[in-house]
Amino acid sequence: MSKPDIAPPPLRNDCFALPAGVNWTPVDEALALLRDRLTVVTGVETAPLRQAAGRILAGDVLAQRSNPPQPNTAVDGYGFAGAVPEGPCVLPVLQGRAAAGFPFAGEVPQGYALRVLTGAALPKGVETVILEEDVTLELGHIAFRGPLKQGANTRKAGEDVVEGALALPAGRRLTPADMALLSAVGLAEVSVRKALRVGVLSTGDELVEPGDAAGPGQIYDANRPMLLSLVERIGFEAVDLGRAEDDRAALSRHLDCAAQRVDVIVTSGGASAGDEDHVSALLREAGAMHEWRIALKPGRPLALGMWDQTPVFGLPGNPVAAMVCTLIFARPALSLMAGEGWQEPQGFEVPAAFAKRKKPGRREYLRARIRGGQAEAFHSEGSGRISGLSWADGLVEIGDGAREIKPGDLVRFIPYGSFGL
Ligand SMILES: Nc1nc2c(c(=O)[nH]1)N[C@H]1C(S)=C(S)[C@@H](COP(=O)(O)OP(=O)(O)OC[C@H]3O[C@@H](n4cnc5c(N)ncnc54)[C@H](O)[C@@H]3O)O[C@H]1N2
Ligand code: MOO
Repeated sequence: MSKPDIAPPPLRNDCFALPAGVNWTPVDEALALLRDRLTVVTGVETAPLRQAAGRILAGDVLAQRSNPPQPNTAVDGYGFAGAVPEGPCVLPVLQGRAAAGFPFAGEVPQGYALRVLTGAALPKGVETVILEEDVTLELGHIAFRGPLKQGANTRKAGEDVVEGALALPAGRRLTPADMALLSAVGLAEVSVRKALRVGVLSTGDELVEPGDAAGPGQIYDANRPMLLSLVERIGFEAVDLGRAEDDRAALSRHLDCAAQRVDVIVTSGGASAGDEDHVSALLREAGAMHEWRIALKPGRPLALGMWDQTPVFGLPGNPVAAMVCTLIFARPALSLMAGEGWQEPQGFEVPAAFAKRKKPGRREYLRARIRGGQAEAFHSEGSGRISGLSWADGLVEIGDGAREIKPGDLVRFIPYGSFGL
């Protein structure tokens, strides 16, 4: 049988090459647009301190009280007035003592010392404390050697935080350390943002639930468990929206229902422009679609749109791309909507343990980990190689321009922890 004489297109040996004629949005431009368009959507409630850890402050918190509230001693020892010049010093010791929670009621006269214990409020007349290890106590007197500056071994009132000063700013996600700070400055409850509800939906006829029998051509839904866990770890309320098959009407019903339940919808799969890519098609139909071809590897198709006033992040189906897009795009956007402000991950310059040549025009993220102070890159850049996500401790970010990386060259490593994981 004779074959028709058809000319094939030119060979493209790099499947990630940017097709000509497509308007590729640079990562920073896409991020700037998101940052510009999104606003805080969460309400406010009051939470007792114990329930406030990990929540986002809705307003600035001012110190109700100074820390420390009064001048006190930093050590166990003996307190007295003024400084001590170089040389020996002998002081008579008064009856009584000052301990934390049990202030000394009287006044310490000039030239006398009083027994003081760490944390005790400085009694009237005490400005300076000598450590008990540095004195000899005999016959109702202490003897020690100067010099000692006035105020030595004491803590000033408000030296940490002054009453009325800003203790923590609005948008702060409360850490364990913040629990100590807020308690110390007198807060028993704080005004926090209600949790941002993030719905996670998988799309694709090929997907089955982990635990179910998988027939030929079927694969287990790996994205949904990953994304639900990611959303929780980043600090939001994850809502499992299940799976939708590759059917426009069914997907549309799923999105309708989701829009009633959650603040943001995150889908995976069907983001690209193929015959079965219904997420992007539906969002386009709804007339509120920014179908972004992002100059990013992995993760270039990202469908962003509104469904019934609810923002939808249509992540690419490949799990590596889905995770990278969540960390790079969804995380700062969700943080902003939750009231936490736009969150930039902290990267660190470390020497590369690998070599790589990169063409200009797109940003790349490699699964990477730190070993022996160097960044190792996963052996494959395949976007379906899920094992590399587990192998890695973070991502190496390689900028939009051309780059030739040789072992020892500095690269930007962003630990998973910098994304809040
Ligand atoms: N002709 C072209 N084909 C593709 C291009 C392209 O530019 N031209 N881009 C590729 C890239 S890059 C990606 S990423 C994907 C994105 O496509 P979709 O978002 O439409 O995703 P799907 O086609 O639905 O799925 C892609 C891949 O991921 C698997 N998948 C989907 N969901 C899950 C899940 N929940 N758990 C595990 N794996 C999942 C799915 O089976 C596919 O193998 O398009 C490329 N194609
Ligand atoms: O970049 Mo796709 O977005 O690799 O998997």
